[in-house]
Amino acid sequence: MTRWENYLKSAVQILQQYGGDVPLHHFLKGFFKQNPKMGSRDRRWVSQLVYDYFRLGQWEQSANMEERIKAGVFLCEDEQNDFLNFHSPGLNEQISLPLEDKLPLVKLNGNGFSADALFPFTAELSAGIKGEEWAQSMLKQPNLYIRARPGKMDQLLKHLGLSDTAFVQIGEQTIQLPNGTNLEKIFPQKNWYEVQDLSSQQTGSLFKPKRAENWWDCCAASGGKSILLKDQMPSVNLLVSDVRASIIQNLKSRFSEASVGNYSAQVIDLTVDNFAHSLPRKQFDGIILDAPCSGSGTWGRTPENLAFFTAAKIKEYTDLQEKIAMNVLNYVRPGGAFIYITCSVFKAENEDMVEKLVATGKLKQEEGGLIEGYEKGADTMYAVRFTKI
Ligand SMILES: C[S@@+](CC[C@H](N)C(=O)[O-])C[C@H]1O[C@@H](n2cnc3c(N)ncnc32)[C@H](O)[C@@H]1O
Repeated sequence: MTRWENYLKSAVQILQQYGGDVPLHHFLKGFFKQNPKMGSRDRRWVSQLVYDYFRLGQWEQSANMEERIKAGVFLCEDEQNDFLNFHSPGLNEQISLPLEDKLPLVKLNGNGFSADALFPFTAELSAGIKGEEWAQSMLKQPNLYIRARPGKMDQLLKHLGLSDTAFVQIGEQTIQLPNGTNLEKIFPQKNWYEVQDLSSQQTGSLFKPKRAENWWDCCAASGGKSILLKDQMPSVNLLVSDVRASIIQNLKSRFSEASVGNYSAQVIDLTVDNFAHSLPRKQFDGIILDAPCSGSGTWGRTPENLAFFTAAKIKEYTDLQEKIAMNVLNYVRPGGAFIYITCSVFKAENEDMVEKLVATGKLKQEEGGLIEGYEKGADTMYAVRFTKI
């Protein structure tokens, strides 16, 4: 069997075993551990085949897996490659055509490509998201973005100049890089930058912290938004919390690597009645709620989640978001800031939730809204700043 037949066979084996219950990159790690004979090139190829398969979303999921993998490679890659040359030389020759010319060339189960088939949730999208463009953006892996830590942009640019990496500087703090760039090889110091998506960086424009204020990042995960806040105003007294103890451990290591101090961390489930008993204060100048959500705005990075998604799941997220938001907004002082963020493209998690928050009569909507990343190779997010009445 040739290398290219082996790759196809391994990808099919993975797709047959994978049930969407763990992130795909974790599953692949485990698979390759059990198959130690596969070298790094083999692993890269097989991973790419599996990701390209999932980038087709829900379009003809019942089609023959091998055919669907080849269709994925054809539509998602834009350079001729030996895999497609072996399995489908005719398509390989046309792989560099613009996407609109490639789309009519593939059929699965006898059916042509349609954006609605790839993403059958267009009716649920937030206002301003163009359904067809959004669906087609799934076919392309987003870029890698880093945020320069305060005062470090010049050093980053100097080291990028010494490498042969193609990059784009965006504004004063952002650098766009090709996905898969080995950052540790380019930059001698990890604390010069944070890996953070462009749209996620843009949510920071809503924070506007003042000196020595008390802030709470209540769904902090490993602290991406918290470090953004601290870089804007290091004197902020910060409380970080999350329901997962393991992620708070990750946050602590990340903060120490990034030399972020003056904070306290807690494990708190914001859905339970007495969640506030351990809070160091009952009034904060600002609360960031980067809510648990469908993550649909980041599916370009995790296309497996689109493949396994059902519209019924949106309600599970909105119930959780509503419960958490209604609980925590009581802890913003009058005149203080409440920042609601999702990485979702669904109206129910975005505009509808904002409407519910305003309807409490406790918050005034100030600014923010959709952060459209999908046309730039970035995530799509939603972020709104409110003032407590
Ligand atoms: C979108 S992530 C936060 C990302 C983070 N702010 C960042 O910038 O990296 C949402 C977080 O909410 C947490 N979460 C989910 N349910 C929760 C609950 N009931 N109470 C507190 N946190 C919860 C999840 O564990 C997850 O880490």
